[in-house]
Amino acid sequence: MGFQTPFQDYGIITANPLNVEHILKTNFENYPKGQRSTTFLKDFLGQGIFNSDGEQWRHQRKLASHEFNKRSLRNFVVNTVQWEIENRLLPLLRRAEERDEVLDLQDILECFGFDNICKVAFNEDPACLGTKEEEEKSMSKEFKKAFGDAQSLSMVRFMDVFPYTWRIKKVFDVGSERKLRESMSVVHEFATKIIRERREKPVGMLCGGEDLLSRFASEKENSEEFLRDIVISFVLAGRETTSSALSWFFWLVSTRPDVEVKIVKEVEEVRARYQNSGESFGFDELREMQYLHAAVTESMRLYPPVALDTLACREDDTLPDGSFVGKGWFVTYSAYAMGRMEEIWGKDWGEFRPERWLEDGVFRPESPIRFPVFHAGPRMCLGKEMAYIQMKSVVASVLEQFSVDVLLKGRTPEQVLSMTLRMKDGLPVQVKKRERLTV
Ligand code: HEM
Repeated sequence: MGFQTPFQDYGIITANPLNVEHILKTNFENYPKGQRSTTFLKDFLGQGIFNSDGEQWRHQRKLASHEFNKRSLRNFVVNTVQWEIENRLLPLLRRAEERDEVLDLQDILECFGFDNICKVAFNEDPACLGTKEEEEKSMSKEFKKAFGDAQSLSMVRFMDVFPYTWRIKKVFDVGSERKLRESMSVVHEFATKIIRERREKPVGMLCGGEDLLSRFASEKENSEEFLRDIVISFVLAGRETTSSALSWFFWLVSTRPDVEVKIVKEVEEVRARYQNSGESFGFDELREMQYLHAAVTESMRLYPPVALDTLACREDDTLPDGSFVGKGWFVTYSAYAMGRMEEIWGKDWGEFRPERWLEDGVFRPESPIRFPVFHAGPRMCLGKEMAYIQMKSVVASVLEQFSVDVLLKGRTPEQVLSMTLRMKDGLPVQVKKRERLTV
C-alpha cells in the first residue's frame, strides 16, 4: 500500500516476506539524510550507530560488533544482570509480597532495563530500582529523566501532522523544541562528563574496563563526540526493548498456566542439575533453558518490541509484489503484522504456543526475514544475545520464586506505540511466593 500527502514523505507499508527480504538486503538504507522519517532523531543521536551512514557507520558497526562478540562482555552482562536481580528486583518483589502491594510490573521492568543498560554501557548505576536514598545519591537520576524526555520529545517531531512545525519551533527555541534542547543538553553533558573521567583514568581501574564505553574509549582515535553518540545509542537500544518484551511475556504467561508450569519445571531442573544455591543463573544454565527461550521468542512473535521499522529507497525500484518505490521513499515493514500471518505461522498463528519453536526439545530459530523482530541483514540488532540473557534471567529468577497475578480481570492490555510497543496503563500485578514444584 503506498500513500502520499503534502505533509508526509512518500511511503509504503508492507508485511510481505518477499518485500521485506528485498528491502533489508538490497538498495534500501536505514536513516538516510534529509528524510523527515529520520531527521527527527538526528539531533539526539548525532552520529551514533543508529543514525550514521556510509563509511562512518560501517566503521562504528564493525567496532561495536567486535566488542559485542567478546566473551568478556558477555560475562560482564551476566554479572550485571545477576547483581540487579539479587540485590534489587527480588528484594523489591519480596517486600511487595509481605505488604500485599499492587505493583506496575511494566514500570519495574523499565527501571530494571535502564539500570542494566547504563551499567553495561558506561558502568554507571542510576539505581532506578534501588532505594530512594540510592537513587537520590546517584548521578544518573537527572540523566534518566532527561533521556526519557528527549526520546519522547523527538517522537513529537515525527508524529506531528505538519513536518515543518518543529523546525520553526526549533529556530525560535520555543515549546517542545526548547524542552528538547534542554533535555538533550543534560544528556549530552552527563555523557561527556563520564567520557572525560573515563579517559583520565587508565582502563583496568574501572571494573576491569569491561563496560562498552571503556572498550571504545581505549581507542585514542575515537573522538569525545563519537563516544557520546555511541553511548546514547546503546542506552536508547537497550532501554525499553527488553522491558517491552518482558511486560507482554508476563501478561501472556498469566493467561496460560500450562506454559508457566513448564517454564518453572525447566528452571527447577536446571537449578538442581547445576546444584546452584544462588537466586539467579549463569550463562550455561540459561543456555540450557530451551523451553524458556522458545516461550520468550513466541511472546515476541505476537508482541514485537519494535513493531514497525522503516528503511528508505536509494534508487527507483520495484518490490517483489510489483509495487513501485521511488528514490527517497520510505518503506515500513510491520514485524507485528508478520507475527500474525497465517501464511507464515499456520492456522494457529493466534495461539501462544512455545512448542512451535522446538524440535526434539531444542530451540529451532526461524529465518530473520520471516521473524524480523531483531531486524535482519547488515543492520541486524547487535544486542540480541544480551537481550536474551537479560530476559531469560529475569523470567527464570522471578517465576522460580513467585507467581505473578495480573490484575486485569481477563482484559488485554491496551497497546501504545512509541519507539517500542508498550502497555498504555502499565501492568498491575500482585506477586505471591511460589511453592516448589517437585522436579
Ligand atoms: C528484546 C530486545 C531487543 C529487540 C527486540 C531489539 C530489536 C532491534 C531492532 C529491530 C533493531 C533495528 C532498528 C533499526 O535499525 O531501525 C535493533 C538495532 C540495534 N540494537 Fe537491538 N533490540 C533489542 C535489544 C537490544 C539491546 C539490549 C541492545 C544493547 C545495547 C541492542 C543494541 C542494538 C544496536 C546497537 C542496534 C543498531 C544496529 C545497527 O543499526 O547497525 N538491542 N535492535
